[in-house]
Amino acid sequence: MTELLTIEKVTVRFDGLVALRDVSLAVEDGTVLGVIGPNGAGKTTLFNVVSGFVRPAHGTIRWRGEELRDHRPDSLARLGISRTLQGLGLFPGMSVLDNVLVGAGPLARCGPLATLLGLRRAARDEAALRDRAMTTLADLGIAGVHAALPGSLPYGIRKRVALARALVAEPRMLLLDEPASGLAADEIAELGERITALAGKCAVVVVEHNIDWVMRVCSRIVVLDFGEVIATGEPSDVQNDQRVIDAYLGVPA
Ligand SMILES: Nc1ncnc2c1ncn2[C@@H]1O[C@H](COP(=O)(O)OP(=O)(O)OP(=O)(O)O)[C@@H](O)[C@H]1O
Repeated sequence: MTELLTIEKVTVRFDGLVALRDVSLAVEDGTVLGVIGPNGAGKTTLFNVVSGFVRPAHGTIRWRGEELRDHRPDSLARLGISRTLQGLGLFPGMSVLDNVLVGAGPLARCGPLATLLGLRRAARDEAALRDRAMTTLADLGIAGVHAALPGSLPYGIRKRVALARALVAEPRMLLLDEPASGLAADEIAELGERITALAGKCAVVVVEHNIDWVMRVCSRIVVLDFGEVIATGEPSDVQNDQRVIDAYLGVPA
């Protein structure tokens, strides 16, 4: 299977604190990788370093074989990587559709220059992007709220809007930060099915505290503790790993 993302011995320091220490992992195409670990283990930092928000002190990050050195969050969509944030990060003054279009923006050919060069083509591009955003909303069952402001919608629907914004760019890899938090049980189950279905189109890396859900949905799991990888493997391997039980899952009753 194709290795999309390869992280080798990445260390991230914030002043004196080591948030990640010699972390290595790989994300293969078509898989759902779960990243778990106690609070402060370094999970969000891992996403931030992949996204270019923070730079590693050392180590390498390769995307489809090419080393990422100076990548920035705003170049991610062009690389084929999308991300949802722990908070939803939706723009409250913009409609659902416009929020989703923000995710498609980096792909648009209708920037100021394109507009100067050809208004007709720019208008066509914009119409195509709007169609694509509407299709993405429809895929998630929320096309009906495209004109609403996010603040008027239930939390579970807003989370789907945030997912639509990440998916509209048709990424090769999707990074999801706590996608199940704040959702009702039926929504969590539905999200699991959606992510499993997505894995046919793109790789998914998911940081999530809901361990039962992670064990069900993910094909592989990486466990972080104090910035270090303490276990990697299939859910059943990780569940039975003594270091994981000691550090995180607790001794079963
Ligand atoms: N920008 C920053 N500046 C300083 N310290 C930071 C920064 N970001 C994270 N940290 C620290 O790095 C460590 C790892 O934090 P991180 O948020 O990655 O953990 P996490 O596993 O995502 O935690 P949680 O499950 O609570 O979200 C923590 O000790 C945190 O306080």
